[in-house]
Amino acid sequence: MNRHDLALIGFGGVNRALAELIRDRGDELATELGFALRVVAITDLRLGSLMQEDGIDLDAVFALAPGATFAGWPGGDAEPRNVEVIRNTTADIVVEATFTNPIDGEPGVSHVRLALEAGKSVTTTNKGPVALAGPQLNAIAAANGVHFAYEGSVVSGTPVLRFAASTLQGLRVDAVRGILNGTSNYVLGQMEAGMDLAAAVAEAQTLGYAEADPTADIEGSDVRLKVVILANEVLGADITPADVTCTGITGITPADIVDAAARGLRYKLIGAAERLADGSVRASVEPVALPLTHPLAGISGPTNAVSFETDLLGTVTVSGPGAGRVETAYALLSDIIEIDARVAQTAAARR
Ligand SMILES: NC(=O)C1=CN([C@@H]2O[C@H](COP(=O)(O)OP(=O)(O)OC[C@H]3O[C@@H](n4cnc5c(N)ncnc54)[C@H](O)[C@@H]3O)[C@@H](O)[C@H]2O)C=CC1
Ligand SMILES: N[C@@H](CC=O)C(=O)O
Repeated sequence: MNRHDLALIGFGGVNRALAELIRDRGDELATELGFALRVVAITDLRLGSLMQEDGIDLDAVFALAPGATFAGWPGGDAEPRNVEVIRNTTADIVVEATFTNPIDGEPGVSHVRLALEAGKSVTTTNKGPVALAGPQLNAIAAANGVHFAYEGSVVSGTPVLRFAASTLQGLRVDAVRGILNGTSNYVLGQMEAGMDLAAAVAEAQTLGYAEADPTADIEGSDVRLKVVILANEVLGADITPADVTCTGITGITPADIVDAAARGLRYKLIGAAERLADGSVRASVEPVALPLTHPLAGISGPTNAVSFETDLLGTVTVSGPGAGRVETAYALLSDIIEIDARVAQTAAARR
């Protein structure tokens, strides 16, 4: 059976959930998908690095004591030797899930670029490389005959990018708007139920929804990156985060929420990008008090929703989990499935 060997760069909530999925459901997935998955390298700031080309014993990794590293393991090191691992691993797919850096995307951008240049396909949930260097990285992938996939960079495992690219073909999409951050949506809901902002953010962290630095969630920079990705991928724009006006939810007080509710309104953090008559794209992130009858007003918890405004169908909305470890690990799996299909197509075309 065909097999993909994976190098996991960053071993936090999302990549751990992917490793658990492979350990617990690998055989079932192999039967269903027609290919097996094996982890042959792991790096992490806290654990160091591990390369074992015959496959890593994931049970042993999960049994590591808190604070322990891969030092002393065959192929192991206490340092996260990302560059060395990405260049030298026998993996054919590199799975990048380190912290999102909203300023310059590093070190994620370098991780992705090095992997693609080394002839390995990449899947990532890290928004930095996609929003800040997506076109360049796609060009490097094409030049090296490999694939760069990033479904989980927008709305976690809910297939928004692939939906727009494949299912909306033939339609002109004039605008994309929606709830694009699970943490802030969860926090707004908890605040409406009476919890204060800090306690609600702490819950979102525990539940695996929040960024390592949750100010990215509540001050809007996470949504800003997702708006850039959607505008560039779906509207064919060429914008950067500097082109997106951005206001988060930290200015919304419990009193504002109560007042809005009394007027039949509910605050939602809305990310939007729309094509204007002159062809330019206007993009924003801002809290909006929506009427309770608005379709996005009922989207609660870490659920997200994206509405595509199209010429022939009007508004088409996709809704589903926008954050969560397992949900985002599924995005990586869906990318791996896509990469496998594209590799198979290329091989078939060569025959
Ligand atoms: N958790 C979620 O719901 C979602 C997360 N994402 C994105 O996926 C990525 C991973 O998310 P989580 O696993 O939740 O984050 P996390 O904070 O749980 O894990 C990130 C891991 O990367 C490691 N790391 C950071 N910088 C590193 C470096 N330079 N070298 C080696 N390891 C490094 C950290 O030690 C940590 O273990 C982030 O970029 C996040 O924005 C995207 C969609 C949803
Ligand atoms: N922190 C993000 C995770 C997904 O991108 C969120 O809460 O939406």
